[in-house]
Amino acid sequence: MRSPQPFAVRNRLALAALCASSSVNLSYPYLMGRLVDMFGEGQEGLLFVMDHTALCGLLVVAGGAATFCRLYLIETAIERIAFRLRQQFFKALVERPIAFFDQNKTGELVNRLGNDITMTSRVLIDASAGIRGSITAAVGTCMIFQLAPREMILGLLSPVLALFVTGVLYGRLVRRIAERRQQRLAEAVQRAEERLGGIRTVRTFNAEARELRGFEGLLDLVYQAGWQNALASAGLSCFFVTGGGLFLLHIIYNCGVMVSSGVVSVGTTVSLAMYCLMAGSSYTGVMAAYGDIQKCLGSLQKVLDILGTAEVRPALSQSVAAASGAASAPLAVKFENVSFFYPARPQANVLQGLNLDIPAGARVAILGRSGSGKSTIALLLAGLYAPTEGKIWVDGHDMVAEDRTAWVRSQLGVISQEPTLFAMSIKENVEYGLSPDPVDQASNDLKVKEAAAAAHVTEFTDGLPHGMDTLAGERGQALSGGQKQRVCIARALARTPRMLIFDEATSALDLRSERAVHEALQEVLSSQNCSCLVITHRMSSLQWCDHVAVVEEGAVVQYGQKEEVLQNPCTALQSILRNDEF
Ligand SMILES: Nc1ncnc2c1ncn2[C@@H]1O[C@H](COP(=O)(O)OP(=O)(O)OP(=O)(O)O)[C@@H](O)[C@H]1O
Repeated sequence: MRSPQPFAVRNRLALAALCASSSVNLSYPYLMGRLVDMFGEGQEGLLFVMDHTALCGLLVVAGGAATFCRLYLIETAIERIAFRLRQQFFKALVERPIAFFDQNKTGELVNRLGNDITMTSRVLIDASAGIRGSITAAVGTCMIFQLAPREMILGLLSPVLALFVTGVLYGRLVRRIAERRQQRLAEAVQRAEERLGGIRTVRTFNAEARELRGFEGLLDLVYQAGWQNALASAGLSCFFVTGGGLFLLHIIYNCGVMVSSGVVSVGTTVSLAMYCLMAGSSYTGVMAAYGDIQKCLGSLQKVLDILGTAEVRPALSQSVAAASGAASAPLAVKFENVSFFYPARPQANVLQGLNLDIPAGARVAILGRSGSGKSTIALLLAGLYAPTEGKIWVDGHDMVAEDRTAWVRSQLGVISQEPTLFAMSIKENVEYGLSPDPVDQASNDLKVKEAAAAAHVTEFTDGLPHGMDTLAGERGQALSGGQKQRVCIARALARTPRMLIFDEATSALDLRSERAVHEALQEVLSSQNCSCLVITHRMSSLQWCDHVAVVEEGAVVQYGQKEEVLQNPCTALQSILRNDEF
């Protein structure tokens, strides 16, 4: 991702603040040592101490201010990174092919959008800790080399190496355990999210106890990993506290030896002790930061997996603008030798050399047994999947080769088998099919009103206290099945499509509502002059179609004028009619 200028400036300022606060911290031990050495130097020493105490005070204040700037700049940078990553990630997800969602769990993607991005953006904190630790360790070590007699250096620093190596190995183990716990927790949360989303199904099947047991099973795994994590983390802290304490004793002992043998002054030993402690803790701090950076990079990789493979496609407006032809005429569609399998099941061909010609203005009913591939035809036409072989011509254009899928979608009104609404008002759901930034809001409102009336939505909203502003609930759960379908129909009609696709769209309506919707649609179809594709199991839906296509095993086996087809039904249609699938 490209960093814009202000972001780079912010990073540089944060780095400068970091260097300033580190320099201040590193100067303390030296100044402390100098002050201690001056304690016994009479009047001159007293003056030095007074002067330098004030300097030390100033340094303390400057160090505090630098720390504030460093943390403020880094934390705000983190928020900006998280904002951008989430924005880009959501964009990448929204633009992924539908097949991607067949193969990935939504809960897992949501987890990446939340936790992984939070973790990724924390990399700045860890990087800053790493840089700070490195500076302190490097300068601290140099100061030890500078202040301590040569023969004492190895003795002073040797425990640092032991602490460092043990800390690194142990830290890795702790990190692995923590990751395992995180992974298990994510799985449990995903399952809870899915089951709560389908709570009606859970309740209908009296499956609360089963769900509780399943969730408890997952929580058990989280607990076990958490228990190991607690043990390992406590052990690591114990190691550092004990190791640090022993190291301090080791320094005091060595300093004591140096002072009593007169090799160095008391002040120098104070400085040395402080530098030793600083350097020792910084080495382990650097390793901890390195481990955390690795963890962040692991999360970043998961995020990049999505970002890096996102399809680069022209924006919708470009594709729509690239389209030619009269925008108000009905759409003409032709499937030519189309074969298709779902990417999740490459071994099963769903469509096999399918041919279907829908002339502009035709109203075609597609009949076929369950699983014969009827809805798949609609999905391909809506550009949600691309044919594996063959071509789909729309208004004479090769939809896939000419990259017209976005444009084709903008010409369609699709009412799918499963009515999907969003958690907003009924009016907003109907308006969803229209431009979000209308030039003329009044004309949008009019379209919504007309569509709602045509789809008999107003019939039930008029009786609701908030009318069209009534909330539809999550996934439209606050409406009945038939009401949801009517809102979906209104949503499709509102955009005055050039082709309507109905996939069992009136199956949840009672006969009276269905008849009313059919009549209204017939009016809409004749006045709007649009083509129509109806996938149905109901004889009643055939009334307003003029063509019938019979689909069997992914191919059209009979196609023609409705009367002709019904008078001379092929074997597949005879079987469908005999089995009374309508
Ligand atoms: N996303 C998917 N991934 C894999 N296979 C799928 C997917 N969607 C549908 N299928 C399979 O494709 C085949 C055709 O499905 P399709 O929904 O087109 O049938 P249909 O004729 O519309 O059936 P129905 O009348 O029951 O709705 C079925 O065998 C189905 O299991």
